[in-house]
Formats: sequence, C-alpha cells, structure tokens
Amino acid sequence: MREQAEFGKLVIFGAGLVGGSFALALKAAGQVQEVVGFGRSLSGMKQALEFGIVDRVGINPGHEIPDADLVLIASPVAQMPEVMARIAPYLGERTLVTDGGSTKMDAVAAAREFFGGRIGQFIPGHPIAGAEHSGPAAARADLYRNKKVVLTPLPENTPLDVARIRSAWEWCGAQIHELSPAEHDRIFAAVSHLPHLLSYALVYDLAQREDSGRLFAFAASGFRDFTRIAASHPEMWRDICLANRLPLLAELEAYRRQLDALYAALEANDGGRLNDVFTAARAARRAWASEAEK
Ligand SMILES: NC(=O)c1ccc[n+]([C@@H]2O[C@H](COP(=O)([O-])OP(=O)(O)OC[C@H]3O[C@@H](n4cnc5c(N)ncnc54)[C@H](O)[C@@H]3O)[C@@H](O)[C@H]2O)c1
Ligand SMILES: O=C(O)C(=O)C[C@]1(C(=O)O)C=C[C@@H](O)C=C1
Repeated sequence: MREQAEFGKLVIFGAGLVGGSFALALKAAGQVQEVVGFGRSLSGMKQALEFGIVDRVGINPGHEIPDADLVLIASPVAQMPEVMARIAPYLGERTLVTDGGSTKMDAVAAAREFFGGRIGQFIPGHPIAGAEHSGPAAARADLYRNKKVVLTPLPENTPLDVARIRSAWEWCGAQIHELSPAEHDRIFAAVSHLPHLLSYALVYDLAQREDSGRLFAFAASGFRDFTRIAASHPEMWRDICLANRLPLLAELEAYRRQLDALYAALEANDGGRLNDVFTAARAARRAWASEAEK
C-alpha cells in the first residue's frame, strides 16, 4: 500500500452516479486527499456531502482549479462546454482534466474550443459501467470494478499524463482500453445508444395506448429485461442522442432495415427465415454473455 495518495486534490463537476462513484472509489483506495464538488443543485451537493462523496462544495472555480491535480467532468454531455468554459482560465500547470461522458467527439470539440493551447491537459474518457439510477444516492465505490473504461487520448496528450488518468481509473478497479473518439462514438451508437432509444420507444409506445394499464399489468420478466434502461435519466439520454446524432441515425437505419426484413418474413409466414435470424442472434448473444462474464 502506498503511503501517499496518488492524487492530492480532485475536483468533480457532477457528483452523481459517474462522478460520485469515481470519487468514492479513489477515496476507498486511499488515492485522493481531498474531493471538491461542483454541482447544479444545492440539494444534490448536500447529498454528495452527506454520502461522503465530496469533502467540500466548491463555489468559485478560480479558487479550486489552479491547485487541483485532477478534474473530472461528469455532468450530462451537453453541459460539458459550459463547465470547460468555467475552468479553462484557471487550469494549473499540472492540472489534468478528464471526463466521464458517453460521447467523445463532442467533448473533444468543446475541449479544443475552450482549452485552446492547453488541450494537452485534457484526456477524454468514458467508463463503460452505469445504471438506470442517477444522482449522488446512486454512486457506489465498486461501480467500476472489473469494468472497462475507454480513453480516447489526443495527439497533444503526453504519455505520462495519459498514464496518470489510466492509473486513476485502475485505482477504481477498471480495465483500460483506448479508441479514437470517432471509433468510440460509432461503437457506442450501436451497442449503447441504439438500445436505449429502442427501449424508450417501446415503453413510450405502450404507455400512450388507451389500455396501457392493462398491458403493463401483465408485463413480466421479458419486458423488464428489455426495458430496464428506459428508466434512465431523460436529460442524459437526450444529450447523448443529440451529441452522437449521425452515428445513431446510421444505426437506427440499419435496425429499421432488420425490422423490415422480419416484418416481411412474418407477413409471408416464413418460419424458416425467423428461425435462422433467431438462431444466429441467440448464438451471438450467448457467446457475448459468456465472454462478458469472464
Ligand atoms: N448513467 C450511466 O450509466 C453512465 C455511464 C457512463 C457514462 N455516463 C455519462 O456520465 C455523465 C454523468 O452521468 P450520471 O449517470 O452520473 O448522471 P447523474 O444525473 O447521476 O449525475 C450528473 C450530475 O451532474 C450535475 N450537473 C448537471 N449540470 C451540471 C453543470 N453544468 N455543472 C456541474 N454539475 C452539473 C447534476 O446535478 C448531477 O448531479 C454523463 O455525461 C453520462 O453520459 C453515464
Ligand atoms: O447499465 C446501464 O443502465 C447502462 O445503460 C450503462 C451504459 C450502457 O451499457 O449502455 C450506459 C451508458 C454509458 O455511457 C455506459 C454504460
């Protein structure tokens, strides 16, 4: 066990599920001396204090950023430009900034705009762990244990600075991967953003119907599994969908083609085709699940 914490001062913008869990994990590992939190609501920051996520609530970035070792931006992605604009004038020589946002091209574009010549101090990240719950009450020290974190380093980042951000996530128990921002956004449009959109669409459609009460009364575990993520934070998902609009539209188009093909097979009473699709999908899902459980 190291005698000294790897990070002195951590400043988090957004002490909810993602930011709160990061702070709790680094605290549990003894790798941070002090956590200062900035948030949007007083009630949220009070909760973050109560749950021991932050030691202090920040008021003025000009006072808190210059001597911070690490800043994590863990707000909804559409808030990131505003947060970056607030902290940019105060970045210290050794302050590193990272984020936990689900989309990366937009975060990098905003960071380039606001950090300018200091862009090298921003190392973009995305923990691939989460839940349908949000806010400080949802934060858990073990959220990232054995989960992936994707970093999308920039050409301006030094290997040493990237290593420090890797190390922070490793202290949280995560396994680190690297992708380019564009590849990141293409992949997560397919495996995260599309499933959320579909889940919201199904629940919304059923909820609008006159007999929705009766439908929901009989919904069971299949419905539960398909729709858990439709209980996720609407603002967060609105922002993600808009930030990753083009890759998501491409995935939606591919999915629509698949639905059309299944519609045609059903209309034509083509059980063979349905069977082929279901068999291939089951094999792929089972292979993925056994790999994911390793
Ligand atoms: N929920 C997930 O499963 C998940 C997983 C990985 C990444 N993410 C990403 O992490 C980020 C945070 O998501 P979350 O699930 O922790 O949401 P959350 O709602 O639990 O927490 C977000 C926090 O940000 C605060 N906030 C909003 N605007 C702010 C601003 N301008 N300045 C400072 N704080 C502000 C909110 O008050 C809230 O406490 C999002 O960008 C999301 O895309 C979420
Ligand atoms: O477990 C959940 O509820 C999630 O939605 C987590 C999940 C995902 O797997 O799609 C959601 C968004 C993130 O950016 C990363 C992870």
